[in-house]
Amino acid sequence: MNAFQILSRSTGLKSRTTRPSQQNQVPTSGQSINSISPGASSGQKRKREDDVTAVTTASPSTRVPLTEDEIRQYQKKHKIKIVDLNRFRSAGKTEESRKAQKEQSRIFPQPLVTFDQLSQQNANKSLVRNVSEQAYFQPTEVQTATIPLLLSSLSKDAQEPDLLTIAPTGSGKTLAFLIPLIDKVSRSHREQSNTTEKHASAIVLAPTKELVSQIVTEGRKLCTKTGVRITAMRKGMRLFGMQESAVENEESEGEDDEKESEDEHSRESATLTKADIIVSTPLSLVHTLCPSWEEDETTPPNPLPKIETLIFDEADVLLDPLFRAQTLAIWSACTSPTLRVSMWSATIGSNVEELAVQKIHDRQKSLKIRRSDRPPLLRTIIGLKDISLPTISHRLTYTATESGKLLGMRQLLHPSRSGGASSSKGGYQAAAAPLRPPFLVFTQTIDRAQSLYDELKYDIPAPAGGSSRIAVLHSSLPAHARSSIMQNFRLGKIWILITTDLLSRGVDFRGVNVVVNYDIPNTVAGYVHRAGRTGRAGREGGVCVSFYTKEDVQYVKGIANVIAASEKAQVRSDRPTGAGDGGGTTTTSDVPVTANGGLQPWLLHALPSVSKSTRKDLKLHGVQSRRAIHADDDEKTKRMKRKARIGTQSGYERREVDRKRGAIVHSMQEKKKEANQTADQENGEWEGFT
Ligand SMILES: Nc1ncnc2c1ncn2[C@@H]1O[C@H](COP(=O)(O)OP(=O)(O)OP(=O)(O)O)[C@@H](O)[C@H]1O
Repeated sequence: MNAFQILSRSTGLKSRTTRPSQQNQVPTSGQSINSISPGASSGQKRKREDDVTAVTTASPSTRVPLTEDEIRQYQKKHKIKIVDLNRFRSAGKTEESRKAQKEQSRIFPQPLVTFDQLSQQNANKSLVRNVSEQAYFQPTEVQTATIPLLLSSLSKDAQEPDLLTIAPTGSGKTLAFLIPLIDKVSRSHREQSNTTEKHASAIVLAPTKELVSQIVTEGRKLCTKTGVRITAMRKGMRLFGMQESAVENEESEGEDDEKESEDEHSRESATLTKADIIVSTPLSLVHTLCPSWEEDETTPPNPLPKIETLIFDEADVLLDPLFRAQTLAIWSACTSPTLRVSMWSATIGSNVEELAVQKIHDRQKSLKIRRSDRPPLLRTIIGLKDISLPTISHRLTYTATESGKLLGMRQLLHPSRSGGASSSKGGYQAAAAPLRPPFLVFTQTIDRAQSLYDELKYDIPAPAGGSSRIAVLHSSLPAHARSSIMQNFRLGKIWILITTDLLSRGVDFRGVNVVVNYDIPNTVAGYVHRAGRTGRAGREGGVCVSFYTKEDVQYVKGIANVIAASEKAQVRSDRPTGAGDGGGTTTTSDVPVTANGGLQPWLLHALPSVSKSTRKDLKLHGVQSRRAIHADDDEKTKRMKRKARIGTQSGYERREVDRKRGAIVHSMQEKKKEANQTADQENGEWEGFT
């Protein structure tokens, strides 16, 4: 595959198309045939599977539909499970009856084995060309499974379903929902060719501006010459109900939306968008639909009766209490009886699934949609739930204290200083290579991200670019600063990006080699998503390093379980042991690993289980000592929090620095005051020309 095409996908540069030689290799598979489905590439494929591969990779003109038995084999090979939730929900109470019911609820639709099948099925020609021009040749597992379910051109007889999809990080979910969406919108354009009215017909919700911007960028590339327009929701933008004179021109194909957010503030006037697909964070959209939202969250938002498709990217976050009220308000505003909803994430817990299913059913009842008219409700799971990608290596590093973490971080940045590259201490592979940037470093709070940045910004030597190579990104920064940092990290100008959970989900930085959990994540799902910023699209060699202190011991069992489960699912024979692993062994103590790099079982047993209430507290507030200091904290808590602050300076040194800084500010204020007084006096003496 042409490396330029791959590297330029997120940068807006034009690429030329060259076909890959190995057609039946799934893109998420890295160097192996299919790493998402462990065992699939072990070289011991059953004869039957060979037959399926032969059938499914035959040229488009010779391809015949697969029999149900062949689809079963195909789904098994690619670890795809599609279940009809309406049938499954009526399952009995006992474990056995649920299992039997689950099996009966499975469905076996034709998979989309190659993107060539799209043109055969009468999908929008420009869309098919755009997919190919972006050098997407072979669908990933999630695309194979879900595109045929959603693509209106493929399912003339079948009704488009409501869909929940759980697929690993970096497995191509964005394309999986954008392709059918763009095709659906272009189809409706064709059907309504005689109407002049233009209006938005689809909404994609995502939790952060960064993700919104990324989806729009990807969407614009796929929309080229299809007549479909996609845009990010902006301040002052209207979806319906304004005069046509205020219509905004959204036709800026190929333009990177990150740049667009720079002049977000200059576009204050209300404009009616002509875009078909609106991508937004819940808050931006809810503010437009319900201007008094901040004062009263119960005010019903303005209805959006023309929205036919609603997509939740990172659905579990959007339905989490943090965003839930806004998301549900938007969902309720979409009053079309033919609305279809799809939800996507690498982690959708059963509580979120319950909530989503309940909401879908309640809505159908309240709109009085007859049972016979209700669409199917499907759930697709790719691989195993709640595990990390097999292409990622994990390291849990015990640092005992906060200062141990800083030391550990510095040793990651400068592995040669400790001679760690060849060390085997603590269970590292002997002679393993040091970890190479780009690094994405996560902290618990904005303050801690900023402090870590202040501490490390002079750690990169000047000849290597100095402090320009390191940056901090969080939600307190203005939109233009955020997008320029994102751009520079993507372009490789920034090597170490320190951030909060703002970038833990959905954001696709192609080349991230190392994810560092400087502070442990608040949830297990958080770990899966943070780790998933590396090893994307089947890229091998990504490493996720997590530091933990004495205080964290009570929380890390969940993370250790994910690591153990991910390593179990790994196809070890396909992974060069120690690839990108090791480096920088330290005075910190690395969790013992087995000969092939896995977590020692005794550690799992030794770590204490995490109670439900502890889990809840951690999720809501993070580790206590790393929270911000509040005025009403007692002295002991304040002391504990001060002690946990990031920095090599002692309390005395910090106070000295604060005192000096205060003195400088005071003296500057004094000088300014004096200057003003002098000016006043001079003004007073000046009599002017008489
Ligand atoms: N069929 C494909 N062939 C090759 N690369 C692909 C294909 N589909 C998607 N990709 C690439 O895979 C990368 C990850 O895709 P995407 O961001 O959609 O993942 P995701 O599943 O949404 O991840 P996350 O759960 O982290 O949001 C992107 O760089 C994308 O360009």
